[in-house]
Amino acid sequence: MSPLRIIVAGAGGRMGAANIAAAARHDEVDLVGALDRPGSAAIGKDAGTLAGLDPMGVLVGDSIDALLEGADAIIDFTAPAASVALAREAAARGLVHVIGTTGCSAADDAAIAEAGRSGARIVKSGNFSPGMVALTVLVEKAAAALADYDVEILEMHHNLKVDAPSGTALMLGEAAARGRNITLADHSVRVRDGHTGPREAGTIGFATLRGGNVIGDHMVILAGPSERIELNHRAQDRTIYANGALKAALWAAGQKPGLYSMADVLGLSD
Ligand SMILES: NC(=O)C1=CN([C@@H]2O[C@H](COP(=O)(O)OP(=O)(O)OC[C@H]3O[C@@H](n4cnc5c(N)ncnc54)[C@H](OP(=O)(O)O)[C@@H]3O)[C@@H](O)[C@H]2O)C=CC1
Ligand SMILES: O=C(O)C1=N[C@H](C(=O)O)C[C@H](O)C1
Repeated sequence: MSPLRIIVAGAGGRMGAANIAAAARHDEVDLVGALDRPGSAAIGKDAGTLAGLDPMGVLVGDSIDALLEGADAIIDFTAPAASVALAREAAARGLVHVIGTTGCSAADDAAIAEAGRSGARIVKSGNFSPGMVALTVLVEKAAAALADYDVEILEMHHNLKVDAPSGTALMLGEAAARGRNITLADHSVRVRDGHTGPREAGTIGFATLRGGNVIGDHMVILAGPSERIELNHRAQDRTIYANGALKAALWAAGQKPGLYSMADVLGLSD
């Protein structure tokens, strides 16, 4: 089978470098383009150089139209507005679109879902590591089994992260809410400050820490009377996300248009 021709969007970013390096390691994909924001310092640079590798002969561009000709898939870890725009382009061309971008609003997510209904093969996940997808399965089961325990989700990331709570923390919150047959939006407590009063039973709490170069730490706590369960995940290298994103792209190439999750890719969805 010929390699999947991929474009890396956000090529100048932290995940852009990891995605370019992953593409260089995997024979099943061919990096045919690299994209960044108009005005970005990455424009015109070689993708390989940006990833700390030898030059790959792929220069970073800023025009979606020019780059998407001759591509099968977009690997996109950028920003919400860029991901929505790319999803529309993927729908118009019937492309695979792997979205790792977090911090999307409800309107952004609705636009991405619409692109999935209109021809794009989209895999979107707040976290592409297999360990994290497995953890969401455990959290759903634990929240169901310990239905009266308080669920709190703590995350820590590097000091350059711009959205909170992390996409992963929200994914874990959704898993706990599914386990309890409740809607996260109606039960989440994202911030506590001042005289909050006692904790409201049945809520799912979030706490956010930022500092240093932490790649991504998440802990789900189930606190009951006289005991506490802590489910932890610590990412040690961004390669784990990049490998997952490539796996998702290769899987989605064989699917019909739609919006899929990483649990679908790994065969863990119901
Ligand atoms: N789902 C997952 O597994 C993971 C998700 N993430 C998420 O991925 C996203 C990116 O993270 P990270 O790489 O650390 O962030 P960075 O800020 O390092 O990279 C983002 C890149 O996207 C570029 N960009 C912004 N707007 C556009 C645009 N319109 N078109 C093309 N490129 C654009 C930025 O350019 P410039 O800097 O010039 O603005 C930058 O190069 C975040 O939302 C993060 O939460 C991160 C890790 C794992
Ligand atoms: O911004 C990051 O770095 C990360 N973002 C994702 C998130 O918001 O959960 C995934 C990972 O935790 C790293």
